[in-house]
Amino acid sequence: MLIRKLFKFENAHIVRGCTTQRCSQNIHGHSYKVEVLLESNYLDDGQMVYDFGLTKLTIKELIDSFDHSITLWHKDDAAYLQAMKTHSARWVELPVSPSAEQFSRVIYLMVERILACTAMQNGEREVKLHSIIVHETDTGYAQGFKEDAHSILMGEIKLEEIIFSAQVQKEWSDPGIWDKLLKMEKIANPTIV
Ligand SMILES: Nc1nc2c(c(=O)[nH]1)N=C([C@H](O)[C@H](O)COP(=O)(O)OP(=O)(O)OP(=O)(O)O)CN2
Repeated sequence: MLIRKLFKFENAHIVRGCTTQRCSQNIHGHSYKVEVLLESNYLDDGQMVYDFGLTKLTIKELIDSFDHSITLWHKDDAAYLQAMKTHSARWVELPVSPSAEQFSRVIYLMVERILACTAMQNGEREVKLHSIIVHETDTGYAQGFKEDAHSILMGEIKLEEIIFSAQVQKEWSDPGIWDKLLKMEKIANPTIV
């Protein structure tokens, strides 16, 4: 069975090299909608695949890193990167350009890591990430699956290369959460939310 939880964020970017000039030459923003699709053949003690309330902890918080921030590609012009980091407190730097496609791959890898590190407490079994859908506009979205997130053909994405600004990290309920996830430390789900 599949379940789906929707998250939203407002984010700015430039996508270099794309055909659409407005997109490749101008900082612009989108009201992103991100669908996290989880699947399992089992139900937990509450007869759910995975309680929606649990998705509003680390998964929501890390996706919210992109809210009211600018997403930067680490291969962009050095002066542009420096200017953005100087004048905007909330930014996220990625090893890939922030197209909808790459957002879906990046967020897939982030959520996959969170699930891998989560100690389940309510009988959840084999909860897997099915896909991530990133709606960049009302009319266009990208859907990334496991094979896309890990695709060598599309370029390997290493979680270690995703950098969150100090302000983004400070606003997490646990400012050390990303380091813990990178080290594969276990995060216990609460028994009540
Ligand atoms: N495959 C992709 N194509 C485009 C992406 C993308 O991430 N993946 N991104 C852009 C731009 O960011 C652009 O802002 C969005 O493009 P578009 O859908 O054309 O936006 P509009 O608001 O003009 O679309 P409407 O058709 O008016 O709804 C470009 N392409």
